[in-house]
Amino acid sequence: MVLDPPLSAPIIGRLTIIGVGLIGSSILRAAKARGLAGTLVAYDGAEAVRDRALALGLADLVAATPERAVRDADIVILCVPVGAMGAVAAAIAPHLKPDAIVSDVGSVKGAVVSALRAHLPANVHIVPGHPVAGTEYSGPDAGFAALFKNRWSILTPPEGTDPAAVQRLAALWTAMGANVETMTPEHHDLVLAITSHVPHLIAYNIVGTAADLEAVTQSEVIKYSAGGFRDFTRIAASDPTMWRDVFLNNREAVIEVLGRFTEDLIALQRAIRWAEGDKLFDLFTRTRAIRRSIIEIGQETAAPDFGRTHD
Ligand SMILES: NC(=O)C1=CN([C@@H]2O[C@H](COP(=O)(O)OP(=O)(O)OC[C@H]3O[C@@H](n4cnc5c(N)ncnc54)[C@H](O)[C@@H]3O)[C@@H](O)[C@H]2O)C=CC1
Ligand SMILES: O=C(O)C(=O)Cc1ccc(O)cc1
Repeated sequence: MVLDPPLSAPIIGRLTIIGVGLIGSSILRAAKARGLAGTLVAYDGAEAVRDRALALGLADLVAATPERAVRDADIVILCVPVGAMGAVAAAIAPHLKPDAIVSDVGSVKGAVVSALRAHLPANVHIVPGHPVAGTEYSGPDAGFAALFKNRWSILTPPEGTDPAAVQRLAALWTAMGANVETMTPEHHDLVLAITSHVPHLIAYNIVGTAADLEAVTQSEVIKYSAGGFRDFTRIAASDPTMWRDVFLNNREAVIEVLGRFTEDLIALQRAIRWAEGDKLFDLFTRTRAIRRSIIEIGQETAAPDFGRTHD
């Protein structure tokens, strides 16, 4: 799958990306491929990542400081782990131009909205966002321009946000191939807890349990792991910093969903103990239908293969 050809004119003057990992570098690649910004600016807290961004030619300017990075920027997108959003907002706050749009890509929205509002001045537009697209890989080499193509990008503007600012950010995501939806941060965090956060926790848990068992079975768990377990190991290879921050910042929704998950798991345990085959069969039939409906609407893989050079 490839992106549409470049636009005839940029839709943004100066676009700044803070945090040049999987998501930040994918935005830079997509914006460059489609000619979306007059000037692309990048900054990362890690010197090695800044060097890599330069070597890969990801931006017109790789700034040495956050202050320099946001100077004159029309749109600034924070692409750092959720737990780092507040510190980055504090560092850039005094250097933003009036009416700049400040957004982010964090996987949690409520906590990020609070962190941004606590630090950013009233004369900028805060339009938080979350592209529901990614992979288990991290860093500037992991990104690719088509990552967002046919994926959802969720915007969670606080009440009273200038609709024109929301529209400008939505236009950027649309031009990168995404479908844009807006919702409240609270709704986002509950929906993502069930569709993304708890599934990741389950993967981390099952792989951890299997690793512990491996000591008993002397590597047979890994050796004979068929499809199901392999799929879990892909998810469980996701970045530890990022996912620690997700769980620490979406505790309420994750705990709510985990409560329901645990009740349902115990019901399954009972069905197995009492050999209630009909119960198992009915659930597995319902879940198969869900998978098939997901495939029909073209959302079958959380980690798209297109454009990927690794693996
Ligand atoms: N990985 C995924 O599949 C997805 C991740 N997200 C969200 O996107 C954000 C970034 O995730 P990735 O790109 O996967 O992470 P990544 O680990 O690939 O990149 C993050 C970058 O941020 C930099 N960074 C960390 N703290 C910083 C600071 N204080 N100042 C400046 N730079 C700093 C790191 O050096 C690193 O290069 C996270 O908030 C995550 O929740 C959203 C959708 C999908
Ligand atoms: O790799 C996968 O399967 C993912 O689920 C990627 C992903 C991770 C975090 C997000 O907030 C959105 C997408």
